[in-house]
Amino acid sequence: MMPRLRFSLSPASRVAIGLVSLMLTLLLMADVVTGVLPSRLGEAKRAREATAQLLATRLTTALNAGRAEQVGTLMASAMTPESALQGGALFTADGRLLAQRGNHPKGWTLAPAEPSTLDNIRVPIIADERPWGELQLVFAPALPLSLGYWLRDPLVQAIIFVTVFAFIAFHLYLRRMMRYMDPNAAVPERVRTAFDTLSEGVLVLDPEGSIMLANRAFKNMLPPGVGALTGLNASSLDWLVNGLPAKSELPWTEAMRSKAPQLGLPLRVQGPNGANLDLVMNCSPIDDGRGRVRGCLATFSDVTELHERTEGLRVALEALSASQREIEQKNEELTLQATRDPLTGCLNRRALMDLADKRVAEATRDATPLCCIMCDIDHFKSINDQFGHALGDRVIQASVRSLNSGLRGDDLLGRYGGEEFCILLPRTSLEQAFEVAERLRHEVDTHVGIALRQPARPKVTMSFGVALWAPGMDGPAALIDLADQALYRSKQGGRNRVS
Ligand SMILES: Nc1nc2c(ncn2[C@@H]2O[C@H](COP(=O)(O)OP(=O)(O)OP(=O)(O)O)[C@@H](O)[C@H]2O)c(=O)[nH]1
Repeated sequence: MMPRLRFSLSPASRVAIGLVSLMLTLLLMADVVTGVLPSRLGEAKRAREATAQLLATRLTTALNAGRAEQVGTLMASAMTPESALQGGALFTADGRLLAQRGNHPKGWTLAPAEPSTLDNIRVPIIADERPWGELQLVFAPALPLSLGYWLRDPLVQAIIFVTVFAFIAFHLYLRRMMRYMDPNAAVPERVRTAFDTLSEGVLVLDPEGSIMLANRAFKNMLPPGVGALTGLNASSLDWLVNGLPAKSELPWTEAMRSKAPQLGLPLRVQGPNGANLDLVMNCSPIDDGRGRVRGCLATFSDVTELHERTEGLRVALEALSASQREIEQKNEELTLQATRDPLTGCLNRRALMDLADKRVAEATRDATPLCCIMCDIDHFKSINDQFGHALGDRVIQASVRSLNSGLRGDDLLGRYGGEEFCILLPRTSLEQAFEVAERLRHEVDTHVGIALRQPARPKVTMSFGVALWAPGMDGPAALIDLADQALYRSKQGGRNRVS
């Protein structure tokens, strides 16, 4: 189905047409009264009256001179194309026809005593100062016969000129004035009322960005002191422009240029009570249904409360995750306290025994070798006695550092007793375990004493005992016991050695 085209005049056009009509009426009335306007008919009338007067004068002269026979000749000589005279007749006062020329019989249409027209002109003839008769002249029809004739008429041309240019001038002027003076002309009252019921702020802009309508909700968002909005260009509304994110093109201009809506634009502005308002702005171009953009509809949703709630939620979440981190940290500390020896940081005896159970189970399951090294600081009592308990503690700490430096990541080191330590080496053969123990012994012997940085440096050594897990043993305690026996042999053998 073909779309129905509806032609409707804008309010500015309708008022402009009315004003032009009024102006033309006044102009024509002025012309009737004063004859100011140039007119072909007026010119023709004046020319014909002049021709008639001239001919009447000549005829009167001839009659006064007694040359009545010249009347016909004079009449014929006046019938030229320029004069448009086509015929004539001269009657005496008693109605006697003295002479007749041209198409007078056909062209003369006036009744006796009827006043002259443009085509039929009667002139009284005065001879010897007495009414002598009447000259009747017939002219070519003066009324227009074609459109071209009309259009060439200066009066018609003047009317067309005035009509066209006055309409354009009035239309432009009215369009501008109506924006300032009569917003209702552009936006009907029922539309404004409907927009006022919305909780969202609404601006209707014309193609130049001037505000044609601002609904109540929008006005309620403004701080005090913002004047009248209708007719104001939205780009001159600092409150709005300053709140927009910095961008080269204004969103409503972009929406109208690209014919695409600009949605979800965040806007932070000052509200009516001075507090900040968080708004979300949407700009949609208004289409006339034929692809032409006639303006823009801008809406403003107040999301301040939503933002405040989101912010509150964010702060609460942050506090929650902070306290969660704190709890985790405390848990870690507790785990550490529960599993670690506070002096050295290595596993305490209980944690060591728990993990030893696992290692033994793994070794049994995977049939991999597992070794245990028991080690003990030599003559530690005399170090304590000689250098004091505090230095004794530092000797223990330095010894653990040395032991740790020679172990792999999955090896376990635990404090078994006062200055006695237990090492578990998963996937390690007895031969490899001896190598490890020897390396550790050497490390302690060469570094721990130096690391103490004491003027009277104590000689610190350790004795080591190595044992291999064998299936059938009675758990990790049996393995440790075996390693302890080997340690005892090292002590018996002179200390600072591996057995
Ligand atoms: N400073 C300090 N001393 C400790 C700690 N734990 C145990 N001791 C002391 O370490 C000493 C161990 O001495 P003993 O068991 O006689 O052994 P030793 O003197 O090292 O002799 P051997 O092991 O036979 O070489 C004791 O005097 C304990 O008081 C501790 O954490 N710090």
